[in-house]
Amino acid sequence: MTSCSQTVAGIPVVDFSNADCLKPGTSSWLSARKDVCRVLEELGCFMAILPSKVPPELQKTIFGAFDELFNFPVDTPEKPFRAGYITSSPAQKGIGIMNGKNPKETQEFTHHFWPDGNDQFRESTDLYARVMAEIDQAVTRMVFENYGVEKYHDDHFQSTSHSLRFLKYKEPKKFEVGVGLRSHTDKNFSTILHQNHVNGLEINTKNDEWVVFDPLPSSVIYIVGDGFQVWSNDRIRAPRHRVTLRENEVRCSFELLSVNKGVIQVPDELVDKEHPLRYKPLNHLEFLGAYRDVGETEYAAQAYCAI
Ligand SMILES: O=C(O)CCC(=O)C(=O)O
Ligand SMILES: [Fe+2]
Repeated sequence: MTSCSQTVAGIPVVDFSNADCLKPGTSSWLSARKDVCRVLEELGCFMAILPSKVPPELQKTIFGAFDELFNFPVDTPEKPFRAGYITSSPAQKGIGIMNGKNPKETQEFTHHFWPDGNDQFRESTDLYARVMAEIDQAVTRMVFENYGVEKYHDDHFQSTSHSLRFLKYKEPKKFEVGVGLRSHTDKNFSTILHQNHVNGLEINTKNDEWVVFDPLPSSVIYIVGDGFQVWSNDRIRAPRHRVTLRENEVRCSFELLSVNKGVIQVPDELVDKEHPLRYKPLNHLEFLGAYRDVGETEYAAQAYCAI
C-alpha cells in the first residue's frame, strides 16, 4: 500500500515512494488521494516524499550551480535576458524559466548563462520540471476526482503552464533574524518547492501558528495558490506563508509554478447550499498581471474576484 499520514513539525507528509501512487485507479493511488485531499482541505499544503524521483545527486547538481548562476550578470545590453525574472523581496533574487517543461527553453536558459553548455544543469532542470509537473498533474487529478469532476481535468491540465523559478536569499547578518519574504499567499494555481539544506519557509496554520517546513530527504512541498482556492470555491484554501532567515547560511530554493492560461471557473458541481458560489470567473493571467508588483499580498483573489 502507500502513503502515510505522518506530520513533520505540523506539516503533513504524503509518501509517494511507491510508484503506483501516481497511477490513477490503483489502490495506492486511491489511498494517496484520500490523504492528499484531506490534508489540502486542512492546511492547503503538504510535504511529498519522492525518493526515486528526487535523489540526492540531483539536488546537489542543481544547488551546486546556484552560486555560478547568480554570479553571472543576468541582463547586459549585449545579452538581454528574455526569460522570466521576478524578485519579490529585497532579501531575495529570483531568476525564472517561463515554460519550464519545454526542454528548448531550459536549453536556451542554460546557454544564456553557460555559452559553452552545462549539460548537467540543463538535464537536472529538465528532470526536476518533469517530476514536479507530474506531481502537479497527479495532485490536481486526485482533487478533481475527489469532488467528482475528473471529466474536467484533462482540459484543466492542458491549459496549465508551468514556469520554473530559482531563488536565492541573502545570508542574514550574524545573530540577526532576517525577513526573506513577507507573509503572502501564492497567486498562481499551485507551487511545488524544493529547497537546499537551509530552512526558512514557514506556513501559517489554522490556529495562526507559524510552522517551519523542515523537509525530509527527497521531498518537496506542494502549496495551493489563490487560483486553486478560487477553482475549489474555498473548499481548499491557499495557506499564508513567509520566509524567515535564521541561519547564517545562504538559503536557496526553486519552484515550479502552475498557472492557468485561460479562465478559472468554479465547476457547477462545487456549488451547493453549503458552498454558495464565492467567485466570479477569473482570468488567471490578467490577475497575475494586476498583482505583478505586489508580490507579498495575501488572498489577492478575494479582493479581485469574490462575489
Ligand atoms: O523560497 C521559499 O521557500 C518560498 C518562496 C515563495 O513563497 C514564493 O516564491 O512565493
Ligand atoms: Fe509563496
